[in-house]
This record gives sequence, C-alpha cells and structure tokens, in this order.
Amino acid sequence: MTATRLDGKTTRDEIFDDLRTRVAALAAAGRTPGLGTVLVGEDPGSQAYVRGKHNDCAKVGIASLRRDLPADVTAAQLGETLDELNADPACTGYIVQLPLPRHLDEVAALERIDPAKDADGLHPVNLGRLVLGEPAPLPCTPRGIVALLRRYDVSLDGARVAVVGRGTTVGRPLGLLLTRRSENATVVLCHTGTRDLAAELRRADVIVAGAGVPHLVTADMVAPGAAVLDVGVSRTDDGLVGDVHPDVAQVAGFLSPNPGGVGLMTRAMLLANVVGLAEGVFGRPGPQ
Ligand SMILES: Nc1nc2c(c(=O)[nH]1)N[C@@H](CN(C=O)c1ccc(C(=O)N[C@@H](CCC(=O)O)C(=O)O)cc1)CN2
Repeated sequence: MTATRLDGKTTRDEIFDDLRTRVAALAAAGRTPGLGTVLVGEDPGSQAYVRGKHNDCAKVGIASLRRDLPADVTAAQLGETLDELNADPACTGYIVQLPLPRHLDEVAALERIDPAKDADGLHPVNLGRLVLGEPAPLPCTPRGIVALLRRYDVSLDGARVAVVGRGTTVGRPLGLLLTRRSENATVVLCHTGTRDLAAELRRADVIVAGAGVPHLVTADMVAPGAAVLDVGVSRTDDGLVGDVHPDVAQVAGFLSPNPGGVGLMTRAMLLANVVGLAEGVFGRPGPQ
C-alpha cells in the first residue's frame, strides 16, 4: 500500500481563496483585519514561522504588525508590548510566538492577551470555551488537523485516535476538539509516561504524532490503512526530521508529511482565526 498524501499545501490554498473573499468584504466595510506577532529573541525556527505568517497575511490581504523584541527583554517590557497591541485598533488579532526564552513566563504572557484578540486560541478564557463547547478561536494546529482530515474525508466519527504529545498548543486542545460531539472520536492521549506506545498506536484508526522525537513512529506501529499525521519536527544535522518514519507510507492509508502538511494548516488556521475575530463570529468578547 502507498498512502494517500494529506496535502497541506492544496488545502491551505483552498482556505486562502475563501479568506481572500472574506477579507475583501471586511475591508470594504472599513474593518481590514490586522495580525500582530510578538517574537522574542532570534531563534531561527521561530523567526521562520513568524516570517511565514506575515507572508501568508500578504497573500490574503490581512495587514501585518510585527513586534520583534530582543532575547533579554524584561517581563515588564513584554507586558507593555502586549498592552499596546491590546489597545491598537489596527490589530484585530495577535499571537506571542512560542516558546519564549526561559526567563519569561509563557502563561503570564498568554493571560495578558485580550481574549477578543487571541488569534492562537491559547488564552485561558478561550481554552475554557473550548472545554465548554462555546464558540471561540481554536488553537491553530488542532483546528488545522481537523480541517485536513475533513478535506480528505477521513472519518473521525467513532474513530480511535492516538495523539502523541500532551503540550498546550497541540496534544491537549486536540484531545478536547476531537471528543466534541461534532467530531465524535475516541482519543488516547499518549505521552512520555505511556507504558506501551506501540500497542496504543497499533489500535488507532488515526495517529497524530507531535512529540518532537525524530522517526518515533515506525511502520510496525501502524495498523494497515490508518491515517497518520506527522506534526513533530526536529532540527538535526540531516536537516528537518519529522516524528514519522518514511516507511510508514507503505502501511498507512493516509499520510500527512512534515514538511508540507499540518504546519501549513497551522498558519492557514491562524489567518482563519484572525478573520473570524474581525468578523465577530466567536460570540461575546472576553473581559477587557
Ligand atoms: N504562538 C504559537 N507558537 C507556536 C505555535 C503556535 O501554533 N502558536 N506552533 C509551533 C510553530 N508554528 C507556528 O507558530 C509552526 C510550525 C510549523 C509550520 C510550518 O509551516 N511547517 C512547515 C515546515 C516548516 C519548516 O520548513 O520549518 C510544514 O509543515 O510544511 C508553521 C508554523 C510552535 N510555536
């Protein structure tokens, strides 16, 4: 078997076509959406992700606001930048690029974002709305994973999904999203404490690998025909390496590669959140 590719680029391009129309309508009403990014330090990976986000904005007509801060910025200075974006009407949604340098408190930074401008859906108010099933901007990678599976008609209804990784941006919110009634999956959230990872993966109809361990998922761990999404990335001497071994393509029914898969969907969903925030589709705004 050679797996059908879950193509993030094609799906991203389709989403951009829809966003372009919606951004034009907002602009015509004098409400051009603007994405703000706050990047601390000079990590090359984070710089590339932020650059990619602003390139995407240009493609659909969203305005860009970049705030690049030095690696030794203080918590107070970072807080001032976030307050400034909270108050700026040109910024309709923004993100703090993660991870932050160790001396800064990520949770404190996320809590300082106005929930009504939380383009990543990572503010506790919006994560709480996800738990409650209320409308909210959703964390971008989980939203992108669900959109990619839908685009290729991979059914989640009643499916067993094994998620590898319990982080705040992918694993935990993905578990919440997939177990909503609309998705209706059964989720096993695997992590470093999981006793027999291979056994959990072999039972799964869908595997989402986001542990950041090169080639963690090998062909013998995958049920024939399963859908496998590679969300992990490690920078090695051999370049970027995903969590999924290339041989998995011989066993899986569907495979989302890395690069070329979920990462592009993450960026597309960020823009979808920014447009949704500007349109006011996420219900009542959070506390100011
Ligand atoms: N504030 C946030 N920080 C981080 C998030 C996030 O969602 N919000 N996720 C990751 C990084 N990330 C977005 O910020 C991200 C990761 C990967 C890609 C991407 O386009 N991947 C490409 C390959 C890219 C490469 O060559 O390096 C692909 O899959 O084709 C985009 C965004 C951590 N931080």
